[in-house]
Amino acid sequence: MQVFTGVERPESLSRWRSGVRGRRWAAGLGRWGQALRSPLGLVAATLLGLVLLLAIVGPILWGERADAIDTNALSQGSSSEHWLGTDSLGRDIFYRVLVATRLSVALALLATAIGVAAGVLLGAAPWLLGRRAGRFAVATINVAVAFPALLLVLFFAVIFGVGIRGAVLAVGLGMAPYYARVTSTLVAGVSGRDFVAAARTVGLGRTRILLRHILPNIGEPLIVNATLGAGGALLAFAGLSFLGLGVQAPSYDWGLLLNEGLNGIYVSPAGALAPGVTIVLAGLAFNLTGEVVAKKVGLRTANVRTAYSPVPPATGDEAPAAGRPDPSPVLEVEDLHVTVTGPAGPVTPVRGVSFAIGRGEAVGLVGESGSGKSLTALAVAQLIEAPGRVDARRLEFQGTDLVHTRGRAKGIGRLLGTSLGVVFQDPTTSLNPTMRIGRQLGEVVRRHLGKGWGEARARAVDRLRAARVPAPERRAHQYPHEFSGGMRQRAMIAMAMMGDPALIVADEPTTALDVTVQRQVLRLLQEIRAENHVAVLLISHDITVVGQVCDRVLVMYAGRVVEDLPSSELRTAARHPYTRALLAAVPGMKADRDRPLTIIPGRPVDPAHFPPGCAFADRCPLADDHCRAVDPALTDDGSGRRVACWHAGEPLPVVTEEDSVGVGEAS
Ligand SMILES: Nc1ncnc2c1ncn2[C@@H]1O[C@H](COP(=O)(O)OP(=O)(O)OP(=O)(O)O)[C@@H](O)[C@H]1O
Repeated sequence: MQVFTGVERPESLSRWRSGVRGRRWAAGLGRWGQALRSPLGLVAATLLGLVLLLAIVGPILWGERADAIDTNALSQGSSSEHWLGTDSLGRDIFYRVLVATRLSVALALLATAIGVAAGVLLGAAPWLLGRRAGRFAVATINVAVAFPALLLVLFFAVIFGVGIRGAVLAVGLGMAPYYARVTSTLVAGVSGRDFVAAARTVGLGRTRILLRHILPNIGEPLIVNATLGAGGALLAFAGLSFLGLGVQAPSYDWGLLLNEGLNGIYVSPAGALAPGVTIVLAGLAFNLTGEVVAKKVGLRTANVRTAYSPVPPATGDEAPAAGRPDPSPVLEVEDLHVTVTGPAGPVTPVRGVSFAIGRGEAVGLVGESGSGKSLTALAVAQLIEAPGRVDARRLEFQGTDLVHTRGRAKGIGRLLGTSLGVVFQDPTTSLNPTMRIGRQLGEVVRRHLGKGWGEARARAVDRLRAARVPAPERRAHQYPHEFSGGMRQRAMIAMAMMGDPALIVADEPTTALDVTVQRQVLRLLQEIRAENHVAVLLISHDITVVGQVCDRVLVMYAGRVVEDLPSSELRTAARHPYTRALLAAVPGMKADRDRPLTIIPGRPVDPAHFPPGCAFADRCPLADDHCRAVDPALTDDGSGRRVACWHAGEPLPVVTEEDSVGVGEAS
């Protein structure tokens, strides 16, 4: 393993920090700028610009004229001197409308800021509070959203009392449920992303993950929503002032002017209408701007992986004991069950998986889609959250019991954070797009080794170098989008290496990459494993890849390991008909291209309807009534190989060309 290379100078660190902020803002502004360059965007931007300009210069240029009382011109209609007439004290309504822009807009923005802040706090509560209290928070948000916002505003206005302060609080809190709903949806979306899972394996707390990884990724849609909401706040505030609950004389905003104008509507209709028109135009400016930007940047609510909570104690039941190839395995899994919520209720897609991984050993987990490989890996990495459930007779990592320790005891968090690395399938979602690579990698060192950012960054550069990332110093300063797919996966591998890992779990790490890059990444995993004596659990659809990279192959079908054998014997000594079918489905270089690919007939079993006997029976050419009635146990043949089949190793019937028509999923 390469060594830690020392401390960064503080100047470069602060440059690094300010650079991060600058670039992030520049990127955001660039996107908004692009959005506002369309014809509709130009109209919205012009309107908004005008409103903001008026708010700034209005009171400076016309403040005095707007407040000047003229007893000779009380309640006059429109004239060349007073375009919109005068009020009951002879003050010019036109200038008053212009000057009122500042207070109207400022109060609307202040109320929006309060609404967003309260909404973010409430919306993030389900993430921060965990399962039970989180549910209560979600229910509270749902009930609050069900109330008409205007009713809430009036309710709060009565509680907080008449005047500017009460009205600002009322409008802000009245809008909060809406922002809470938006925030909780966005948080749920981002919290299912792989980079959040990666941060959890590092052992970061929920608050820190929220601040570092989630909020920066929902900032943009939140701002867009706030821009849209500001129009509504403007309207609500004007409403309160109109009703006499908001701004009080001698201060004035558009709502109050509208109220005064209505009293003199027969004398000066224009004076009564003008505040209303400005309210509509200003509201439109905010709404249009929000809409245009929302359309351009997209209000993203990322795909949510089911939210899970900490692992409850094991119950352990029927499955066979694991083979123990190593006297001190790094990972021991016995009778692992993972239960998740399917469309029709709880299902258990992983049911009784048992295996062990020795120090420095590479074990491949292979099987068709839906066989339970990823859930097995997530259970090992403690990434299954409620309502998902993990049960196991034994789940030990480095001799530490992971399953009977409720929640994430500090020691376990540190152990997993430093000794277990996870590489996810899709390198585009496994890195936080708003953080520089070096900073993301450095979190492990900061969190668990108690080092400063300088040392953390030095370690990150070192690990990037170990993961064969060219120019690692420069790359550590870059964002994920500046990396190619293969390079991002190298960065993920470097991240998995930031502690001192004993095991790297790689869940289909090459699926999203092209063939050449796949080879490079697999070779890198092999090299890193050899150099650092790290064990690897490699999950893949591709049995040949696993055969080439790993020492041992576990074949999974319908949530169980059906065969466990050394890779070197895969081609010659596989005994389960499913393993042999997987191997036969891989076309060789010498395969006749005019013949259709061999497929495995039938479909994998639905986890909601596992049959009583062998789950593979319906697709197996050797199956008989006994297979359909009694599920075979995974048994050790005494040489460390295990197989679960009543007809293990029996010759398969010859498949004719007619039998193997069609191209199937060559798993
Ligand atoms: N969060 C979840 N909620 C409900 N069902 C789930 C969840 N995660 C996985 N499943 C189901 O559990 C089964 C096993 O999923 P898993 O992801 O472990 O399969 P896999 O073998 O890794 O497949 P793939 O190679 O396609 O990722 C599948 O039927 C899947 O639909």
